[in-house]
Amino acid sequence: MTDPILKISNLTKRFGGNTAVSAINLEVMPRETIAIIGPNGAGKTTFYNMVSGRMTPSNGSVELEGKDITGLPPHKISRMGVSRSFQLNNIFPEMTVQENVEVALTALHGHSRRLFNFASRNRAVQEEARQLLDKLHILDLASRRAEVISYGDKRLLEIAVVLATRPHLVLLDEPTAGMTPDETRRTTALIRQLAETGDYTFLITEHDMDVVFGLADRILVMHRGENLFFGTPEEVKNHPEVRRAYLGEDEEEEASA
Ligand SMILES: Nc1ncnc2c1ncn2[C@@H]1O[C@H](COP(=O)(O)OP(=O)(O)OP(=O)(O)O)[C@@H](O)[C@H]1O
Repeated sequence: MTDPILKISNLTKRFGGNTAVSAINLEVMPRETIAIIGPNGAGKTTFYNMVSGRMTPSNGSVELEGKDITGLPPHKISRMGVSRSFQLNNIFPEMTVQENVEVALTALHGHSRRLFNFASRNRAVQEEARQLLDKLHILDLASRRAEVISYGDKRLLEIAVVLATRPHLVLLDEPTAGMTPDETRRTTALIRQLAETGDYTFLITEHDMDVVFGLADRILVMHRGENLFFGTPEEVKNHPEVRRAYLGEDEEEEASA
């Protein structure tokens, strides 16, 4: 049987008397897409912060491909294959679209012994940047400055930058937030394509339920820091407590339906 790429055990974060994440257990299999949903304050960001190393858990552990990464600093976790989007904070506005991806790739190729010659390393970086932009359907924007492209295209560029570090586990933070309906459809289709064709495992937080149900293999529903439910989209849709707590249905509405 395949081993999980990510194993979360009893993961807990307390801020003073407030438990933001409470004893979460989760096993994610390679190439799965997991959505994490929950109302504001449910603990999604804190959960991400502990997986990516920005916060040290109060309790519990995080294992990546069988290795304990609990409490390691973000740069070490990133080098081990975890990459996270930051709602445009990893984009340099004055650089071109292609340069943004090249910067991310250079860090990677800088350590490659195979490409000892500067010119060949440069060519390899440029070629790989163009392949990534093509994958995200924004190659036509390669020479534009990042600050002038549309918001939706910026978010796609952000995903290209995230993928440039060749991650095994990709954490996307509300990838379609603020997008037009058309950009949302395009982005959802692209992420689905990446999930189906690439060697990526995705964790996605998202408020748009169409996106969640269109992408996720399984969904973790968080409520007040706890795991309210973990299951397939179908199971989540049919779970009465989830419907009440998160999908906005109350018993009165159900009774009158
Ligand atoms: N650095 C912090 N110090 C103190 N409390 C915090 C800190 N970060 C988060 N919290 C608290 O932890 C709880 C969970 O917050 P978190 O941001 O993880 O929720 P979320 O599900 O990501 O919400 P949103 O959807 O609004 O981003 C909240 O009660 C929040 O106030």
